[in-house]
Amino acid sequence: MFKLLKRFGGSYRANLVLGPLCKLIEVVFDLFTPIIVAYMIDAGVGTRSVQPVLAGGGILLAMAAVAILFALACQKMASRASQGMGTSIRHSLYEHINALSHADLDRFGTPSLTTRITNDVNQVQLAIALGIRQLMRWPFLAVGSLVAALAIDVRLGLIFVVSMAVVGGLFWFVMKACIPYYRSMQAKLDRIALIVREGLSGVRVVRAFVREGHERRRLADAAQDQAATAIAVGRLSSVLNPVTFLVMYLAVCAILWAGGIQVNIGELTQGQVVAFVSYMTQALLSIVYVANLVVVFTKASASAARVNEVLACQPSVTDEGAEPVELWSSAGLPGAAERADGAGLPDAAEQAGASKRVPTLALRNVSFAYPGAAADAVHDATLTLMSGQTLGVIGGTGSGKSTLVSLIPRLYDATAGTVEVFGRDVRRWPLKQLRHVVGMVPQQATLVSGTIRSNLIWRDAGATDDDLWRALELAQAAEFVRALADGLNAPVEAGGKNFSGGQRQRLTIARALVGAPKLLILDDSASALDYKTDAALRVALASYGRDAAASGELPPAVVVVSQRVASVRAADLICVMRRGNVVGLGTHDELVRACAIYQEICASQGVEDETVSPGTTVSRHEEVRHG
Ligand SMILES: Nc1ncnc2c1ncn2[C@@H]1O[C@H](COP(=O)(O)OP(=O)(O)OP(=O)(O)O)[C@@H](O)[C@H]1O
Repeated sequence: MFKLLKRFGGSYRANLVLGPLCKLIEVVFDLFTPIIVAYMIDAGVGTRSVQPVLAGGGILLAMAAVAILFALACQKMASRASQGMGTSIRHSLYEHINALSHADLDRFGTPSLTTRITNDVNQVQLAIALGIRQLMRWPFLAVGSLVAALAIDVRLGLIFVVSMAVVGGLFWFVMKACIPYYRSMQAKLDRIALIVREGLSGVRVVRAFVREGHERRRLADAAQDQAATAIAVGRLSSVLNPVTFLVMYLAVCAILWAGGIQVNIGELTQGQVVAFVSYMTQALLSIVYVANLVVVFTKASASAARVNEVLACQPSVTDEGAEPVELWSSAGLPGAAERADGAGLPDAAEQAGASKRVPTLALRNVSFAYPGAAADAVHDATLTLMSGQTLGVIGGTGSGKSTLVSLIPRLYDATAGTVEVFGRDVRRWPLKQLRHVVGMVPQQATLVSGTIRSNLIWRDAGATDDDLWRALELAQAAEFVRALADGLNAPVEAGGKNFSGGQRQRLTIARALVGAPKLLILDDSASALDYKTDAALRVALASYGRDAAASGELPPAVVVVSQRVASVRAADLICVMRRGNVVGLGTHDELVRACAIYQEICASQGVEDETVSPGTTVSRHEEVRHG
């Protein structure tokens, strides 16, 4: 909590200091009230004189008016500081989460991050507001009341001290028992958030598989678990209020009894006894409020620790050591420094020619293991891809295809070997530039609420309508977008749920094409397309490359991840994966002759090929050809 205050409290220092001071002034008035009331009783009521009552009442009114002003000032400062700091923390968290790599995000998990940025920040915000408004008030009021009561009568003060000790001790024990429960409640909220998120985002699948009952039970179990903790806390703390009030009323009886005797013998006045009772009830109730503050601060400190954990997580994929790549403004290609021979590149034609000798993509003995995984998800992959070429990546589910391509734009960093784009290790590219040169369409088609245009311009905010339509044409999406009344300005609902799966995929492909990437990665992003549209997309991408080459630009290299042979068959190079290993590398014809796994895939999809005769046994399928 202090860490957050130190980091985000700078601009609210005045509010953090002056707010509690305003509250202290209010408390001073609270402490004077019983003395004034005692004066009104002793000097006014006791002598049947109106004057002291009117004077005392006037002072009380004036004090109340001033106290309200200070209370309002304190409230305003508390709101300003808590809301402002909450906003800054949330903003920083969001920025920081966006800078984290996929490996870092996997470690926390999306539901936990969502709870941290919402509920945890709310808890911190509440603690800041209550801290300003109440942290000084109740302890100061309790101590002030005790001192004032002892000043009235030390012997009666003993009853006060004993009752305070009983109530204080009870609260201490109960709070000590409750605090671990409060801490664990945050983790249980994470679990509820996870289940709700999974259930709601996958509601269609849940319904399709008639799993509503199962999902309901899962959520009910998690909610039950959280409720059980809350009930345990409630049970423990349920003794607090009755015992506090019991002790308080017993103490009031004792004071009235002992005080009455002292009034009779003239050692105390009636007003002093009334003031004493007021101080004692004020002090005992302060303990209740202090206990509430302890609960709020316990929850807030657990939440602050969770927020700090995210903020302290150093992104594992950073720009450190990266040097800006000189991009040719016309073609958007890496500069001369990236050439294999390091020579200068005097003109555009030569640039295009030279960069052809530098592979667009080169994987050199690349391996990657997910944190905590026993085996590599990708193991010792080596291949090269030149501009204008297409690489098909095929393999069974879970064979490592998505992992392999996610290493190119550095969603994850390879744990061994190097991934090079235009001859430079991706770790030496500034991330922004790398991800501009590499256009990736992830497996899951993600659109956000807005318009088609706002979704398409992610890679290039300055793209013209012509650019957008060109990308839509290539992605086979122009026809259905044109049919929409608002065209490019047609609304997209959250998650793109007003579009079909195939339409969403085509829009995400179009988005990757805007900004003319030099390396386009389609990670199983045509899986929801029918065969005809899938084929048309491949033809369009091929002609796009040819047009680029004809106009002197460097044509993009394309990586197509797919489980369909038809989608990769025409690729210049096909990489066959199995259990993270590259078990075949070559053209379709080469692989159907030399790679048994590829043959199996072809056979399972009914792909006939004249180069494979039925029953052919290929013994050298493990042999791979590195480009
Ligand atoms: N975020 C992750 N954390 C841990 N393990 C993962 C993660 N993502 C994938 N894996 C594991 O890595 C392996 C390769 O997964 P990957 O997604 O690359 O396969 P794939 O070939 O793309 O599969 P599919 O065709 O089904 O998409 C799998 O065993 C998978 O369980």
